[in-house]
Amino acid sequence: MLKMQSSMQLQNSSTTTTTVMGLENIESEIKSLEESIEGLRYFPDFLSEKQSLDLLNEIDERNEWESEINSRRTLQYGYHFNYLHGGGLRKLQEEIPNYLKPVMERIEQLEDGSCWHYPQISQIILNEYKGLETYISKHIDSLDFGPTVAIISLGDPCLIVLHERTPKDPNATWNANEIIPIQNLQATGKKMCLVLKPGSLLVLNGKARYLWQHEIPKQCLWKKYLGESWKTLAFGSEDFDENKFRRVSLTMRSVVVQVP
Ligand SMILES: O=C(O)CCC(=O)C(=O)O
Ligand SMILES: [Fe+2]
Repeated sequence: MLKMQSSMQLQNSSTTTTTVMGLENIESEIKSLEESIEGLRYFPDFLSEKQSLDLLNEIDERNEWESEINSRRTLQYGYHFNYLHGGGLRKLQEEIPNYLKPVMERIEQLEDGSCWHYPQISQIILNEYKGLETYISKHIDSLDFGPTVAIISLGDPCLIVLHERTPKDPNATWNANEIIPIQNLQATGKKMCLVLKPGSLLVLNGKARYLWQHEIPKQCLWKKYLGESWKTLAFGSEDFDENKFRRVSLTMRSVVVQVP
C-alpha cells in the first residue's frame, strides 16, 4: 500500500493531485509541480537544518505571539494586516527585526532577483499551527501586497493545498499586468497538495499568486488529501504523535498601497 503511495503524484480524483516531495526523484518532482502551477517555485532545502532550528529558537525566545484570531497564533512585522475587519493595513512603529534580515536578503536575491519581484519585502507574518485544529482557510493574498509571496516553513512538515481558479469571463485572458479581482474568478475544481518540508521556501508569483488559492487545512483533514497513510507521507512514520504537531511559517510580502 505504502509502496504504491510513494509515487510522487497521487490521483485522488479527477481533479486533485497530491504531491509528496522527496519520495522518488526530487528534482523531477519539483519540475512537474512547477510546470503544473505557473509562477510557483519550491526550494526544499532553502535553509539548512541548523539555520531552521536557529530561526525557530529565536522566534520562541522572543515569544511575541498574538492571539488576534481563533484559527492560529500570528505575529506581524512591518505592517499589520487586519484579519478581523476585512483587511486594511497599518504601519507598525517598530522596524522588521534584524534577525530576519539575512533571510529577507537571500529571498530578494534568489536566482539574481528573478524570483523576488520589486518592491522589497516590507511585511512579514508568522503563523503558528499547533495540534489538530489550527488552519488558514483558502485564500489569495490581499492585492494590497505585491507580486511575490514567499513562505518559509519551520518545525514539522505541513500540508498546503492549492486550488486553481480561472476568470468567470471565458474571453478574459489572464496576465500579470491585469490582475483580476477574486469576485471575477471561479474555481476549476483542480487542487494540488504539497507537503512542505521544514527549511523549505515556497515562492508564489504570477498565476500561483493571483489565480490559485492556498490553504493550510486542519491536521484532522489531512487524511482526506493524503489517504490512509497520511502520517507516513507527511511525517515519515505512522508513530508520529499528531497532538505534538507544530509548524511555524514566515510569509514575506511587499506592501504596494499607500498606507495612512
Ligand atoms: O502558513 C502558510 O504556509 C501560509 C500562510 C499564508 O497563506 C498567509 O499568511 O497568507
Ligand atoms: Fe496566504
